[in-house]
Amino acid sequence: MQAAALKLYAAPPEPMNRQDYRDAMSRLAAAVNVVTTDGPCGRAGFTATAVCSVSDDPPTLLVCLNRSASAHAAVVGNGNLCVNLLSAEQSDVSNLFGGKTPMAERFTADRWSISPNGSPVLAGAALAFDCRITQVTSVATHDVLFCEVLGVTLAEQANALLYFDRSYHPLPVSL
Ligand SMILES: NC(=O)C1=CN([C@@H]2O[C@H](COP(=O)(O)OP(=O)(O)OC[C@H]3O[C@@H](n4cnc5c(N)ncnc54)[C@H](O)[C@@H]3O)[C@@H](O)[C@H]2O)C=CC1
Ligand SMILES: Cc1cc2nc3c(=O)[nH]c(=O)nc-3n(C[C@H](O)[C@H](O)[C@H](O)COP(=O)(O)O)c2cc1C
Repeated sequence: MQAAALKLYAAPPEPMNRQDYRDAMSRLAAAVNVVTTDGPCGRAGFTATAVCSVSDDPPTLLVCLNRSASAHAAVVGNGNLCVNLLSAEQSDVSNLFGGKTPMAERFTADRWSISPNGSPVLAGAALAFDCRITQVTSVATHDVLFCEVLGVTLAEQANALLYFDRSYHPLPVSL
């Protein structure tokens, strides 16, 4: 049996309600990343699902970062970042970097190394993209960070961590 569709269209010129938008976005399953930086503007990191590939020539990805986030000044100021893709066992790291915890505390629970470009790399991550920010575009509440990927560290094998319906779900390499 097919479920009845629930329509929540905004009636123009009314803008769509933020909560309706969030409720809809909660249906979009996403990979979970911890984006980190270090440099003259300090060490910082935040959890991000808003990460995607832009181009392979030169290899470029984008990260959407809320301008009100405590990591914002350091990430944009340093101009370098690492996208650490979390593996299935790392939902606790996502919670630690997902807001409110003081920045120094976020880096105490796990093992970190430093990428060639100077950003923290999380041990046990599924992969780590070492990036430099090439362009920052402000859109509404967020800055869209376009990042050139300078190098990648790939775990030999890792189960994926998905964020869906406001909770974490492991996805094994083979079903
Ligand atoms: N892109 C973003 O900035 C995201 C921010 N968050 C933040 O993490 C916390 C927990 O989020 P949830 O448990 O998923 O419940 P939620 O109800 O706050 O969010 C549901 C979904 O809406 C989207 N969303 C939420 N806040 C957003 C924002 N400020 N800008 C753009 N998209 C947003 C995301 O896709 C999120 O998974 C909230 O404070 C939320 O704002 C979560 C996911 C993405
Ligand atoms: C699963 C999850 C995904 C998130 N994705 C993003 C994101 O893509 N962009 C963003 O700016 N914030 C995102 N956030 C929120 C930030 O991680 C968090 O708000 C940020 O660390 C700011 O909190 P702070 O100001 O207390 O440090 C996400 C949070 C969670 C829990």
